[in-house]
Amino acid sequence: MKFYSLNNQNIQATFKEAVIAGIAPDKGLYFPESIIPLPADFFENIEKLSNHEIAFQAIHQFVSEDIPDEALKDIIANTLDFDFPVVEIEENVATLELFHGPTMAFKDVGARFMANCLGYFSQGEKQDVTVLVATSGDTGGAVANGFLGVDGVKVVILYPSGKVSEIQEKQLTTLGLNIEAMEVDGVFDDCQRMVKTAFLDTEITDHKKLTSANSINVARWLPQLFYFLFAYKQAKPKGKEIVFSVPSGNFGNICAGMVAQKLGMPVKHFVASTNVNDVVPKFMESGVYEPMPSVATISNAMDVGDPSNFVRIRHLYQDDLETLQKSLSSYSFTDENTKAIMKEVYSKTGYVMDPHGAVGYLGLKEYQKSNPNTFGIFLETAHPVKFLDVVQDTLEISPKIPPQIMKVMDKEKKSYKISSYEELKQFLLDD
Ligand SMILES: N[C@@H](CCOP(=O)(O)O)C(=O)O
Repeated sequence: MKFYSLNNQNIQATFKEAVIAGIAPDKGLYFPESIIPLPADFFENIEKLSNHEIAFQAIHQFVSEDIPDEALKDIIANTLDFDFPVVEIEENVATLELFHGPTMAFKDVGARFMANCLGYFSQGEKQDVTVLVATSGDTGGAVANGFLGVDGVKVVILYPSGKVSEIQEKQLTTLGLNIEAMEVDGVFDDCQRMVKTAFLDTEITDHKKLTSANSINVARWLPQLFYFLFAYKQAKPKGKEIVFSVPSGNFGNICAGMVAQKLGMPVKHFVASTNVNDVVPKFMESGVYEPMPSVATISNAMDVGDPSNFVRIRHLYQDDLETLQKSLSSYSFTDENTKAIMKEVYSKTGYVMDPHGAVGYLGLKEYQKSNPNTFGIFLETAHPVKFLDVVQDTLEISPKIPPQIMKVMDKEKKSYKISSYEELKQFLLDD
């Protein structure tokens, strides 16, 4: 299987090359040259398969030329050692809880899968790889945890100062070893821009192997399709068609779900639910894609003003708006909407949603207004305690802090403050 650049399909790479480079030499995102549907009996008998077997069969076609089956099984076993429960919270509405991993966010899956692949590819390599990653909240912690101590790999995480939660900041600034954090005076888009500029900077790339652990990297992005399949396996839709509502920031997660659909998973529709960073909802109405500076919200991991992966979604639907509208709807919600629904759902059902999950719930309910005969699954992308202040203030409860989080709470934050690309460049050149 080859991966081509979305800027120029003649530029191609193997999975290994695409993972190590992060993005194509023309700065396009890599995309698989084909997505071959899985056999129908895979879906008919999915309940009999373990999560590891599902993941293996789903990812095999994309990676098998570079990773032998036994190594792939190990990578999957190292990645998926926690649960992905589907919890029905009201009639025809369930949530897929993606927060049972080590950093309590959905990013654990992609980060661990990629770290394991890079660890596998780096065996016997002389030159270290430097992984650059921009985070608006959850990616940073997951990448720090997933790559901690991986031989031959150094990680530099850029995050917007003052715009991630206290727990998210602890997760990405306290681990040490091969993980360094850069606290950027700016917003997430500034971090993402600095990372992309570094990839273009030959003064750096002449000396260093750089790659990305954001979802632009195929090894971070593609494994996110696993848990859509795990949700399908568990869902009890009672004859209704399934709709997924995905809280969306950089749009890698929902795009991976759409790949699962292309693999044959029966899904009626996807809903991309956003906060007020609403470039995609606007595009879905007007067909005009207009990036904007990101706005800080209580669902901070989705504070993205120019989502990297939307180009992959457009490509999946031949860049045709009408075709895309048949498969995807997109709605945006304010912080006030988000807090109000967190309260309402908590008082009606006792279920505690985090602000991102709450946006997903709102999007699902909006879609179901005109499509009532559907079974909806919204993704709970992070554990509510990661947004302790918001949850405490909104619901007036004090959730118990799980051990994964307690572990980092007392550790000392260590970060380098930077305010320009030049400072990042100097840091990388000195390192
Ligand atoms: N939501 C993100 C922003 C980066 O997204 P990614 O999936 O491309 O890494 C975050 O939590 O940092």
